[in-house]
Amino acid sequence: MSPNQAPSLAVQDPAGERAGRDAEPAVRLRALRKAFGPVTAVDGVDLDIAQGEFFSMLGPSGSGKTTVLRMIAGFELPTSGTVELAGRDVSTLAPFQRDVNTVFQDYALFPHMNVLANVEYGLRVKRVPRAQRRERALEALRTVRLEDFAGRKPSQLSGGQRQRVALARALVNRPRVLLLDEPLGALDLKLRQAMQVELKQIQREVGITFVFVTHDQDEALTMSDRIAVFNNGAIEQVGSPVEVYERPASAFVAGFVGTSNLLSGPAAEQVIGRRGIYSIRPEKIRIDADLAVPAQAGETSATGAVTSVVYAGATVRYEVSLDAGGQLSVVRPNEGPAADALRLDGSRVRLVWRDEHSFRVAAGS
Ligand SMILES: Nc1ncnc2c1ncn2[C@@H]1O[C@H](COP(=O)(O)OP(=O)(O)OP(=O)(O)O)[C@@H](O)[C@H]1O
Repeated sequence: MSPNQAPSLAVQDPAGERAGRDAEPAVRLRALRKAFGPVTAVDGVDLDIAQGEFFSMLGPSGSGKTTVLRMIAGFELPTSGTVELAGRDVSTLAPFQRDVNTVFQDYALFPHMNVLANVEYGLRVKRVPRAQRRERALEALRTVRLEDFAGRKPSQLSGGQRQRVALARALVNRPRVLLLDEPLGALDLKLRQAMQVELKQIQREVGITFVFVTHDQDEALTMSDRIAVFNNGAIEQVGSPVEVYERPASAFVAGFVGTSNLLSGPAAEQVIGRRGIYSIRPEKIRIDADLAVPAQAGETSATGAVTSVVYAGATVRYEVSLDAGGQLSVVRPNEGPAADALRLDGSRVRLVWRDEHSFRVAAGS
């Protein structure tokens, strides 16, 4: 966040104008492009983010999500295309002229100031009167559950607490849109998971639109109302976590969000009965040592040999080489004695899944 943030539109706008803007998406991107010399970082992005949404931009490193975030913030100007915030074209405006704040991974707190002074700083720059400043900073600290830490220096806080101070410092400005650039990236896994839940709760409480950049699919699935999956500077799919996970629109999405099996070529023709490339999630497949049980209506089945069994505590992962060709991974909950699962190594088995769990992600050859 820039400590030099201008007063928010919430303060500047006449009430009528603000009401009109409430009907608009919080963020609207149209044909957004950004080239850095010969590199096209963002290649024609169209996106509407609703007010109050927790929206994640998910994708591998270099897919363009941070550049999109930086164009929303105003740290980069688009090569072409537009950025609108609540219906207002801000494409060429400076960051401080936009009603957004950004929380970065390296939270950059002032080390010599205590927590309260860090949170108050932006309001001080805007010359908000002292009593009001204090009240708003304490409210922001309460929101991130750090009111008891107001007097501490950043060096006396844990990584998660520091990240929450950074969040409070952004929330105190009451922006319409909060941009978060991998804010949990520096935290260890346990803390990160705890912060994911907390961040989502905070977002619900404050009702501000959150636009969250991450390359971590679990994080995106856990927190988001909707996710945009980025690949090569473009969006492959936008949808709820359930839609993106259960119905990936492409082989890329199927592979990037969760793990997925892909069946193609003659194996797909023989098992599914149609040409194309099909995705099947490993946890949707049942594994049965009894080869004779007939498939039920609405089910697809295939036989094969187990080539490996990986015991992973809560789950067991089987690799199965199909008689029809191709390989499928199967993940089952570890329900029975571990020895039962391990005994399947090398066995012939039958795999069964509901028809709707194998779906076409590409035409295939
Ligand atoms: N300032 C810049 N100058 C030149 N190339 C850039 C610049 N910023 C980004 N790029 C390039 O643009 C592409 C997209 O980068 P971007 O940082 O948006 O990806 P990302 O998906 O956010 O990746 P990461 O998760 O690693 O941050 C990459 O190829 C990157 O090297």
